[in-house]
Amino acid sequence: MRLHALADLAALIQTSPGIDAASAAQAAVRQDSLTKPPGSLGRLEELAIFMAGWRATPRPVIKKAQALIFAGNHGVCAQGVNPYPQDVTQQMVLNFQRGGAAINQLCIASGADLRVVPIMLDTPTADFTTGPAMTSEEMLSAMNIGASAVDGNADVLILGEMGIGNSTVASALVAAFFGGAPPDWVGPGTGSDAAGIARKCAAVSKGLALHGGRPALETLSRFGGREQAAICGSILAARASRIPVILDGFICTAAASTLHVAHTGLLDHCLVGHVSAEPGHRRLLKELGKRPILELDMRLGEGSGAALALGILRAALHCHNGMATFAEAGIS
Ligand SMILES: Cc1cc2ncn([C@H]3O[C@H](COP(=O)(O)O)[C@@H](O)[C@H]3O)c2cc1C
Ligand SMILES: O=C(O)c1cccnc1
Repeated sequence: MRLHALADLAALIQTSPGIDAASAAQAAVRQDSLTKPPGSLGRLEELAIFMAGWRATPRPVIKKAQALIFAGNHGVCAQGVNPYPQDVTQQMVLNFQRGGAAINQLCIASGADLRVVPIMLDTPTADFTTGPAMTSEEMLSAMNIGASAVDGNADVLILGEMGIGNSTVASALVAAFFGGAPPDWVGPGTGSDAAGIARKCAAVSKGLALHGGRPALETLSRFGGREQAAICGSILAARASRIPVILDGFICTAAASTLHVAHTGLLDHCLVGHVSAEPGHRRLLKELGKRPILELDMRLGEGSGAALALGILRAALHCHNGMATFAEAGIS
């Protein structure tokens, strides 16, 4: 899948596959035939039926789980919006590559193949408080990097991000999409204090004055960043191959919300792995009508909550495929 211009997206939206209702219906019938009171596995049952619909098979399996972390740097860091220096983005990319980060261990625990995709870390996007963060060409190129990173043989895709300052970008994006005042969407991120949060709110206000009121993808290009655009590209590529996606926390979900605003239903193949402790995430999930799988008070990013939720999804499919039916077990 390659996007040559923003207009390609309209065509892509028209051709993007939907849920396979017959497979989902067969999976639902199977759930009710398994040796348990109907509905007693709660959301595990929903997850199995969801996977059946998107994989277009009544007995879906996860042979291959791919985790992608996209990394980018942000010009808005010049506004003092983050407590850590921007070099930490590159340093964490090295840490991911060496296996030393939380996401490395969580991917081992849940059985996901992790790949980190740094995007032009030496060239941060422009500061959105003074002008557009990216041109639409830059955004398309980042979206295509995201799309081409998706392994078409994966059964599920876990998404994460790394980019010092990107919680401010995420807050600006969702304030532009869903309205409300900056404090409704701005939180501590990695650990900003009250003065830091005030600087984040001021940056978001300036950004909204400059870039508010535009269509979804233009809004994304104006606020940034490259990792957010890559997340959108990978979600679209996954959809084209019927690969369900697990989104992570506030920053990942904020990036993805661009697609929801562009076209309702474009995130129908996406689950949300957890609700982050970053306060804007709960509000954002309400806007998207999404219920998180986990709530563990995490606020890391990197795809950490999504990787953990993969374990739940695997468990749901083990029950779906491995349990005996009442007929098989001879239970009346
Ligand atoms: C060591 C370290 C590891 C991280 N892993 C994810 N993030 C998270 O924090 C950043 C967003 O927060 P803010 O907007 O406050 O900079 C992102 O890079 C996100 O993935 C990290 C941040 C740090 C410092
Ligand atoms: O929820 C997130 O995505 C998040 C929260 C704080 C810092 N980094 C990421």
